[in-house]
Amino acid sequence: MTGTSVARSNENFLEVIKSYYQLTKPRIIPLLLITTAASMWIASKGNVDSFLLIITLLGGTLAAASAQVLNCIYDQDIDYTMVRTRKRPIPSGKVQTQHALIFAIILGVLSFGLLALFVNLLAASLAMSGIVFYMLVYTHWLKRHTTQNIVIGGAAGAIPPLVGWAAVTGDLNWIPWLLFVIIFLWTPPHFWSLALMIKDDYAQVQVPMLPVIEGEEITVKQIWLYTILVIPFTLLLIYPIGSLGIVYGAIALSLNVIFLRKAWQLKQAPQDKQLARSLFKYSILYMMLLCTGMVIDSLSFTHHLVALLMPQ
Ligand code: HEM
Ligand SMILES: CC(C)=CCC/C(C)=C/CC/C(C)=C/COP(=O)(O)OP(=O)(O)O
Repeated sequence: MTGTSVARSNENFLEVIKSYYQLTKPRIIPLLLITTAASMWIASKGNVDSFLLIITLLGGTLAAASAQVLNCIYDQDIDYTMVRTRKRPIPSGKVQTQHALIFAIILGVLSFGLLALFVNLLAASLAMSGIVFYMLVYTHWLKRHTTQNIVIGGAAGAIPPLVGWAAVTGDLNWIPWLLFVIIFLWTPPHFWSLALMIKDDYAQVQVPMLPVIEGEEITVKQIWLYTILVIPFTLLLIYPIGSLGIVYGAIALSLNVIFLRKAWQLKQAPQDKQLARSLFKYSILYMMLLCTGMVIDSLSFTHHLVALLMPQ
C-alpha cells in the first residue's frame, strides 16, 4: 500500500465511525445522563458510588443510543425528505439499514448485559422499556398519527431517572416517579418550541406535530399550560417530600421564573420564531441546571454549609 492509499483508508475508517456515531443522535444523550445522575445523587443522599455511577451512565448511553439508531431506521423515509435530517447517515446513504439494525441490537444487548450484570435487573429492564416505549409507542404508534405524539411518547425520555434510582436502591418510590413527571411535563414546552421553528419540515412529511395541525396560537397556549404545570412538581421535592432543601429551592425558583417569563412572552407573540428558539434553548439549560441543583443540594458539603450559615 502506498502512503496515499493508507491515508485514504484511514480517512474512510474515520468516516464510517463518524457515521455510526451520528446515528445515535449523540447531542441529546448528555442531558438524558444528567437526569439519570441527578436521580442517583438524590437516591444515595449525595454519596454515590463512582463505579455504579459510571456503569449506569454507560448502560444508559448504550440504551439511548440503541433507541435512537432504531428511530433512524424507522424514520428514514421522512428523514430523507426533511431538510434538517436529510444528511443523517441512513438517508444520505452512508450506512445501510441492515448494518444500522445490527448496530442497534449490539448496543441494546451491551446495555442490558452491562446493567443486569453490574447494576441490577430492575435498572436493566427499565432501560430496555425505554427503548421499547420510544420505538413502539412514540415512533411507531404516535409520531405520525396524533398531535399528542410527544406528550404521551415523551414518557420514554422521562425513564432515565427511574433507571438511575433503581441502580442505587434496587427499587422505585415516589421520588423517582416525581422526577419522571417533571421530565414528562417539561417535554411539551421543550419540543413544541422547537416544532414552532421547524413546522414546515414536519408539514412537508405529514407528521402531525401540534403547530402543523392546530397552528401557533394553540401551540403556545399548550406550552404555557405545561410550563405552569411543571413548576409545582419541581417544588414538591422540597415539600412535602423533603428530599431536597433550600439550595435546590433557590435554584428551582429562579429557573422557574425565567421559564415562565419566556413561555409568557411566546404566548403573547405566537409567530415569533426568535422567542420560540429562545424558549427551546432555555428548556435545555433549565433541565441541566435543575438537575445540577439537585446534585448540589444532595452533597453533604452543602448540608454542612447550610447548617453553618443557618443554625437552627
Ligand atoms: C418525545 C420527547 C422528545 C422529543 C420529540 C424531542 C425532540 C427533539 C428534537 C427534534 C431535537 C432537535 C434535534 C436535532 O436537531 O437533530 C431535540 C433536541 C434536543 N433534545 Fe429533545 N426531545 C424529546 C425529549 C428530550 C429529552 C427527554 C431530553 C433530555 C432530558 C432531550 C434533550 C434534548 C437536547 C439536549 C437537545 C439539543 C441537542 C442539540 O444540541 O442539538 N429531549 N429534541
Ligand atoms: C431509557 C431510555 C433508553 C430512554 C430513551 C429515551 C430517548 C431516546 C429519548 C429521546 C427523545 C427524543 C430526543 C426524541 C426525538 O424525537 P424524534 O425522533 O421524533 O426527532 P427527529 O425529528 O429529530 O427524528
